[in-house]
Amino acid sequence: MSKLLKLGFLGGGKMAQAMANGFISAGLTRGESMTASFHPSDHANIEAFKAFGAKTYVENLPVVSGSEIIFISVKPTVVSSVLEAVRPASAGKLFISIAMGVTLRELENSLESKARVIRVMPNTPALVRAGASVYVRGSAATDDDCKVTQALFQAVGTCEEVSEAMMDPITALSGSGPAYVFVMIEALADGAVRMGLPRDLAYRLASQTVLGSGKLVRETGRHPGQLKDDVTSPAGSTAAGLFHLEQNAFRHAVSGAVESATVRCRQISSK
Ligand SMILES: NC(=O)C1=CN([C@@H]2O[C@H](COP(=O)(O)OP(=O)(O)OC[C@H]3O[C@@H](n4cnc5c(N)ncnc54)[C@H](OP(=O)(O)O)[C@@H]3O)[C@@H](O)[C@H]2O)C=CC1
Ligand SMILES: O=C(O)[C@@H]1CCC=N1
Repeated sequence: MSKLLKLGFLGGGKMAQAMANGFISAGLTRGESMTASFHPSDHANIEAFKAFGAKTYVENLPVVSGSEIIFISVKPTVVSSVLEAVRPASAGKLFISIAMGVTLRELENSLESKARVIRVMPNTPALVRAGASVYVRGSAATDDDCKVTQALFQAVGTCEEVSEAMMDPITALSGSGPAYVFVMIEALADGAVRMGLPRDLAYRLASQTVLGSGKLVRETGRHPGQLKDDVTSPAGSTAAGLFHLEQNAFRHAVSGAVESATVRCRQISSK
């Protein structure tokens, strides 16, 4: 993409800031080309966007009027009312919704007919350009809209097109996944501190171990079970650690987290 994109954020919370920061560090836009809307009392988030150099508003309409691409980054429960209020300014714009469980049909019904809409599920590691995102095209989205979406999210990590039926389990896996991994990193470090390591060293080693293991799976293409076996010496320490995880139903807990989060997304999608 050669020119700086004019990006608007309806709602400038945690995920909007992660994307904005990532897009700026990737050189796709500058803070000055971005706008975002907030509730008037949302001082911390307003200051965070101002620190990027972005223009901030306490109304949604100016964000839509002043942008080519508008991110719908409010909570799912307020998406419809926010879109209905900006509908008069929505012609000719591309809307990218990141809202969990809000379907393309609901998004398109809330905007003017023939609105160009794309649904994305990003995750917070986009902040450091290591995100995992997917997108689904709406009925009036063009190939160029998909290309720009792909380019934006590829600049802050990975991005692939999927079908809408996959969005809820994807939200549960990669959208929510960073939270599960942060709990794992915290628990690894807690264990190491209990065994005598200093806290800062424990966090450095735990986070690098997660980063490196993910990289090994992606870059070798080898089965995670094979990579696990490569670490596990007969009668060694890893086998003892793994046995403890199995006794405590670790796999069941992690896989059940993805199931529970999917069920929650489906409740929102079908409400
Ligand atoms: N956090 C994450 O990891 C991910 C989040 N998402 C999706 O991103 C969206 C935002 O989530 P997240 O960033 O975590 O949430 P936040 O609560 O941090 O951000 C939402 C922001 O929108 C503001 N807001 C609410 N109503 C309006 C309105 N009418 N006009 C303008 N701003 C408004 C909120 O203000 P106030 O607090 O005052 O209501 C808040 O600052 C959700 O739909 C979520 O499903 C998707 C992927 C990952
Ligand atoms: O917890 C949530 O609802 C959102 C969706 C994915 C990550 N956070």
